[in-house]
Amino acid sequence: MYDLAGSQWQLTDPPFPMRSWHNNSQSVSFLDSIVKPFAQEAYLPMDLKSLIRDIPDFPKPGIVFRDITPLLRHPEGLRYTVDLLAQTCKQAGLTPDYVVGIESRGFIFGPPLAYQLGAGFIPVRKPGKLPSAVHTIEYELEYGMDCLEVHQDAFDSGCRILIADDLIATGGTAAATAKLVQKIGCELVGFSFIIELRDLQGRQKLPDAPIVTLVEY
Ligand SMILES: O=P(O)(O)OC[C@H]1O[C@H](OP(=O)(O)OP(=O)(O)O)[C@H](O)[C@@H]1O
Ligand SMILES: Nc1ncnc2[nH]cnc12
Repeated sequence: MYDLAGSQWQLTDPPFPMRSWHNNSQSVSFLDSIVKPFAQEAYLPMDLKSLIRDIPDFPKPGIVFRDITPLLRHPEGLRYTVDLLAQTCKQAGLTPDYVVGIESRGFIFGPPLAYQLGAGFIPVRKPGKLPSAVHTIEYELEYGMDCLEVHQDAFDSGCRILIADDLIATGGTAAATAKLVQKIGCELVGFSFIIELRDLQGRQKLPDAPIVTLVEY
């Protein structure tokens, strides 16, 4: 039994999928349990992979696109995903001041994750979208090059940052964001992704910090 943020929580059956947090030097799999307030019905375990659609050859031949839109339109799937992410971050001891979310799919899960962790949210955006002075980050994608921006005055000195995105592929996007966060002098407490594409070994590009993931391919 846990007492999280002042409310009572109860352990129930292990869920699908295998969630974990680990960094490059250690790997810890949790006793996979879902916690719920006593007052509410316990979750049924959910197979999140069944809500992620594979689209072959998108956006380029040879890429299998992992499409999360079926998961997003599924009320229980969406709630389960956000709750499981937040719960796993809490169990991993991740207590950020800010969740940094990467445009565009990092804007979907970043804010509800920040809300549940009692943190603020900082958007990292595609070029030309932010109105004030920005830092610019260049990075490599699984299928091309891209560039991101963040407001220069978004970070307080020494603040604790959790980087959140829907998916890690080559790791270029998250690694570039991490570099920027560390260069500014913030403390990187970890990373959070729904999906990890293991074959692309993106985590090898990331600095040594806990990595929360829910689904692996
Ligand atoms: O690990 P990487 O190889 O860097 O790839 C992961 C990134 O790719 C996707 O975003 P994308 O750039 O396709 O933009 P979108 O979220 O706007 O679709 C995904 O949401 C991650 O941000
Ligand atoms: N294979 C993939 N599916 C969905 N989003 C991605 N971003 C980078 N690679 C991706």
